[in-house]
Amino acid sequence: MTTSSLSSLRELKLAGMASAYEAILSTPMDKHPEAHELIARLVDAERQNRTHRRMEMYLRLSKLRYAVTLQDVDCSPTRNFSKQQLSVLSDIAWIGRGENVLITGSTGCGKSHLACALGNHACTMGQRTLYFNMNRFCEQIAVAKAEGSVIKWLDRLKKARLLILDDFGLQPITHPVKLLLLQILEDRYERAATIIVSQLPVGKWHEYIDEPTVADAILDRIIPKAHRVELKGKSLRKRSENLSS
Ligand SMILES: Nc1ncnc2c1ncn2[C@@H]1O[C@H](COP(=O)(O)OP(=O)(O)OP(=O)(O)O)[C@@H](O)[C@H]1O
Repeated sequence: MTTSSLSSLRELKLAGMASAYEAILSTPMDKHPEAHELIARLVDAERQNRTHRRMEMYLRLSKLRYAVTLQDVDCSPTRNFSKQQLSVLSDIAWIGRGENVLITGSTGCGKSHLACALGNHACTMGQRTLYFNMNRFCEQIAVAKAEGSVIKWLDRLKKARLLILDDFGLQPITHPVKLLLLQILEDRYERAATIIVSQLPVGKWHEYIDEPTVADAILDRIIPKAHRVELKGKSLRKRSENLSS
C-alpha cells in the first residue's frame, strides 16, 4: 500500500510529499508519526518544495547578470551606501508598493552588482523578476515587432513584480522604444517595481530622452516614488584587475 501511495503522490506531482513520506517510511515503525502529524509534515514538505522550485525558476528566468546576494553587497560611507539603505531595500515591501529604485554612479562602481543582488533577493522572496540591459531590451523590442508579438512581450513584462533596466542612458534610444518604455512604466505605475541603473545622474535623464513631452511622462512615472542610490568610489573593475595582476 505504501508503494502505491508513493507512486500516486509522484503521479499527482506532489514530489515534496513523496520525498517526505519516503523518508518517514525509512524510519522504524515505532517512530512513525500519528495521522495528524503525518499530514502536517507532508503538507509542509510539499509547500517548502514548491516554494524552492518557484524560487529556482524565477532565478533562472530573471536572467540576472551577476549571481550575487545581499550578503555580497558592500555598505560604506566611501561607496555612499549605508547599511540602513540596504536594510530598507532588503524588505521587499517596496516591491509590493510598486516603488522604484534608481541606482546611479560612475562606471564600475558596482551598480549592476547591487541591482542583481536586489533582484536575486526578490526571486528568493517569491517575486517574479526580469533583468535587461538596455541593449537587450531594445533588441527584444525589435524581435517582438518583427514577429508581431509586442503585446505578448508586454504582457510578459507586466507579470514581473520587479523589472530591472540596466545601462540606461548609455546609448541613444529611438522614438518607438521611448514610447514602449513609457507604456511599460505606465503599466507598472503603483503596481509593480522597477530598478533603473545608469551612469547618468538622474538630473540628466530628461536631456538624454531628448523629447520633452515623452521625457516628462516617463520621468513622472519613475522619479516621484523612487529610492535613490548614488554610488560613489573608484571602479571595482580596476580593483579586481589590479588584484589579479
Ligand atoms: N560589492 C562588490 N564586491 C566585489 N566586487 C564587486 C562589487 N560590486 C561590483 N563588483 C565587481 O566590480 C565589477 C563592476 O561592477 P558592476 O558591473 O556592477 O559595475 P557598474 O557600476 O554597473 O559598471 P558599468 O556602469 O560600467 O556597467 C564587476 O566585476 C563586479 O563583479
